[in-house]
Amino acid sequence: MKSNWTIGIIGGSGLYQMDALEDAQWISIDTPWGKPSDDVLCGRIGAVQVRFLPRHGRGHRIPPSAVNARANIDALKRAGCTDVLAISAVGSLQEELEPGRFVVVDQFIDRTRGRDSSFFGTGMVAHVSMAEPVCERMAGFAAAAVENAGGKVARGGTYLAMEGPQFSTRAESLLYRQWGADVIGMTAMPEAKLAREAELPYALVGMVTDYDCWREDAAFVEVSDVIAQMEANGTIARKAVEQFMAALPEKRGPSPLDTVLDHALITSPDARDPAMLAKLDAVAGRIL
Ligand SMILES: CSC[C@H]1O[C@H](OP(=O)(O)O)[C@H](O)[C@@H]1O
Ligand SMILES: Nc1ncnc2[nH]cnc12
Repeated sequence: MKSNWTIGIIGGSGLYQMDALEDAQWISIDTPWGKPSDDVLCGRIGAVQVRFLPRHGRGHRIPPSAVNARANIDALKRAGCTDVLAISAVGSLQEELEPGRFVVVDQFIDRTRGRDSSFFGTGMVAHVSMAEPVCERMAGFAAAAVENAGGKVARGGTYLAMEGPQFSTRAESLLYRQWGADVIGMTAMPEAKLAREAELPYALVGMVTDYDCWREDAAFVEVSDVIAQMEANGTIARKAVEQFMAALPEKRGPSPLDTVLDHALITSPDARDPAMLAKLDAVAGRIL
């Protein structure tokens, strides 16, 4: 039976390939926003169409500040994705979120700077809500899939997106804890904002790799810890992706996030810039 889900997977640090995909082919996709991080691996897992994009490119060529999130999200939309599951390595800002834990986040604090964080702008202005930044349905499927794969999951958590590429100072790490952040990373913003603008329901599974640097009694994070922990979690992560696809209901019912642009556009039709509209063909083609 054919499924009407097409799941985009954005793979973070340590996740540059997806062997579970059948009939898989790397496809180059051009976007009006420039080049995505890499070609998109298009295939299926069982009945579900899957589009996999390594966020930093194969070989981890692209640093967080240079990830072209607009091109990545546009490419996934162009590749027919209905929903996006993002996977990230994260540092823990809470004692009880130990390395090895999976956190299905439900909130973000955006501390990134200077990244292109909207598809819209002069000539076509839009304001989408980010009050609930994550798709509850996708997050629920993701949490269940990780549990079924044998992972220990925290359902909910606030992800602080920092600019990087340097890790935080201890003062920053302590401040973010005071703000109530649970995990820290460098890439989920503006990715989650752009997925919302592109009407792609989005969920993010963070794999805790370290305790950042707020603990006086523990070593501060190094890249080698992140990669070692990602490798240790690799089997669960791969199983979780397969479980996720297998557990999707056969038919995808509509999500309220499929139509957020119905309430978001403010520029009157006669004031819209045709060049801007042309660039929005994939992201907002449904209503423009
Ligand atoms: C390799 S350590 C820092 C690096 O890892 C995380 O990447 P991703 O979110 O793509 O898994 C973090 O955000 C940094 O980009
Ligand atoms: N401590 C940390 N800070 C920022 N990004 C990370 N990715 C993994 N661990 C991290």
